[in-house]
Amino acid sequence: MTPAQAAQPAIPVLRVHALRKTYGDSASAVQALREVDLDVRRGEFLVLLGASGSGKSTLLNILGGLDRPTAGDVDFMGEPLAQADDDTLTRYRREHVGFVFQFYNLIPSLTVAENVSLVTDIAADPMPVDEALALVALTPRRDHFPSQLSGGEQQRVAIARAIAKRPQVLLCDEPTGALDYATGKLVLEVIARINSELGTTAVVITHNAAIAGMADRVVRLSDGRIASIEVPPRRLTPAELSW
Ligand SMILES: Nc1ncnc2c1ncn2[C@@H]1O[C@H](COP(=O)(O)OP(=O)(O)OP(=O)(O)O)[C@@H](O)[C@H]1O
Repeated sequence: MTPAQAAQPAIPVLRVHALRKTYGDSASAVQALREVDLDVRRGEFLVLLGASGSGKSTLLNILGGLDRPTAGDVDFMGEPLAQADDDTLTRYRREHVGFVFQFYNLIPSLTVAENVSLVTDIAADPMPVDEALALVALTPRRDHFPSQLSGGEQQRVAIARAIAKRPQVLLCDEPTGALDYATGKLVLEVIARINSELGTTAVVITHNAAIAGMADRVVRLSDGRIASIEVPPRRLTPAELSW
């Protein structure tokens, strides 16, 4: 049993209730989320699985304050976000959320260290840039440019940038989607280490069901609804996963 499982019932860091998201209106409306209820517990590693179009990114974007629901509640540590104004959502994202996407979105003209300091310069209580780079094992590459790095190394820079502000939650949308098997595992190891060493709550979307073995809980979405929530018997390390 992992620390996050042992600590149950933990206080939710994020809570969504009766969440709905509809894109468009009238006949062409798409119901991306229909009545989703979910607590994300502090410190847990949550994996979101589901077929393409099942609503994973929509849910992650609402959890991260990148989008608002059509109906229902989203709370971060008790603070309501569903109807929050733009300034409140910007502050929420800036102070509390780290994002990692499939593509790394690094600034090509800045070095690795400079890409990370873009975030530490505006964060309230950031970790030193070199501490963030050490966490992703990229200290020797701090003065290199993104074009000089492999895809997996660039993704680790993106992770360093996401965690340097010490966010409560790390939201990852297909973080290994563009990477080969071995590189994907290295990136997962970094995310798992940040989750366990810093206690950062991690929510990871993946198409790869094998990654679910790393999770404290696995949430399956189907057609905009939660189809199941499973607790794996033992949380595996990325090295123990195979696919
Ligand atoms: N901006 C948008 N406008 C209209 N429909 C949208 C929009 N964004 C998403 N959708 C629709 O909402 C549904 C859920 O999309 P979402 O991206 O959340 O799914 P997903 O599970 O993340 O899929 P994938 O695994 O392919 O990324 C899909 O039917 C999608 O087409």
